[in-house]
Amino acid sequence: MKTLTLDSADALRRLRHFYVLTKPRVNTLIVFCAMIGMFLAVPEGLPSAQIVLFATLGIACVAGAAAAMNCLIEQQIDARMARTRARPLPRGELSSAETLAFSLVLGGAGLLLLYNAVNPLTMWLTLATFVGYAVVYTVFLKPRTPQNIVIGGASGAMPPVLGWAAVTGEVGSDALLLFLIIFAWTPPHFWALALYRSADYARAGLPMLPVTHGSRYTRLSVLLYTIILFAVTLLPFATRMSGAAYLAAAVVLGLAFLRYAWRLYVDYSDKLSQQTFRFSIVYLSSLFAALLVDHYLPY
Ligand code: HEM
Ligand SMILES: CC(C)=CCC/C(C)=C/CC/C(C)=C/COP(=O)(O)OP(=O)(O)O
Repeated sequence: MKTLTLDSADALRRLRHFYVLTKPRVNTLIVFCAMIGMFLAVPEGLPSAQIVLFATLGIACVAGAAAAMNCLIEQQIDARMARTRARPLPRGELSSAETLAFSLVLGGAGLLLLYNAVNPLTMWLTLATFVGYAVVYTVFLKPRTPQNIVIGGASGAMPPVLGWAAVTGEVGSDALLLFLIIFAWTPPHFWALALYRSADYARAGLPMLPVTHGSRYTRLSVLLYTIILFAVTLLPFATRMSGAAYLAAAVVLGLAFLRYAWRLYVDYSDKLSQQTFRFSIVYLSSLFAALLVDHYLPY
């Protein structure tokens, strides 16, 4: 009886390690943005519940597999950074073989589900997103150029496009606007974190912008991208994809983000940089929630 209890506690612990590999908090917002793409793709009414369910599950599995692959490839780097050294691989809680098998099984299952229960286009776009993050960004860009997250941000911006493709079988121009929003949001999101974690990145030998170009240049880049982001978020209203309620939310949220970026530029502190990073997440979640609410308002 005692052995049985120990065994199940051990199994639960291992399950938890696999779960951590999928970077569940980041991927929750990624999957949320994909789901918003699904709802916005239908001009009136709701998308098919079955498609929403299978597409969400499939995208979540492949995103989790991409995160696990990133953890596998970066285990030595993760071991050198305070923020990441408690991950299952650097701690020796999971082996490389276990992680590889987990990523392949989870990703394979997600792709099969997308191909068979959603449509082939969504499967191919999701596979390209996986390769973009787990291979192009992680293996080639991240260790080589401070523009790594700008180019790699294209993968992170794909989820609403994937959601849109799942429901319509094509990539609409409105879906590209949603792509552009996340694409412009990624640099201020990431560089706000990189600013207060720059010693970590320097120790790991990664050429993140604050390490290669210093704090002031990075803060200016955050400010400029936040201005671009503000302009890009007006496009859904300008193209009549979204209405006045969305515009109001985009302006209020955008001004708040600009205020953070401006204060960060003129009067830097690690605390403010942390607050800006946290706000970037509130910002994107709220903006996408506003797109959804606005879509169903009876204008
Ligand atoms: C190349 C693009 C991106 C880079 C380099 C990046 C980088 C990061 C990093 C380094 C963290 C800290 C993670 C941790 O401490 O475990 C983080 C957190 C986060 N990211 Fe991103 N990110 C990117 C794109 C995205 C996208 C597209 C989304 C969602 C749409 C997103 C949502 C989040 C969320 C929700 C967190 C907070 C996680 C938590 O609270 O633990 N990120 N990001
Ligand atoms: C559908 C699908 C395949 C989605 C993948 C989405 C994607 C590209 C996510 C990127 C977000 C992310 C986990 C960044 C972490 O950066 P990092 O790896 O540099 O951060 P770290 O230092 O915490 O490992």
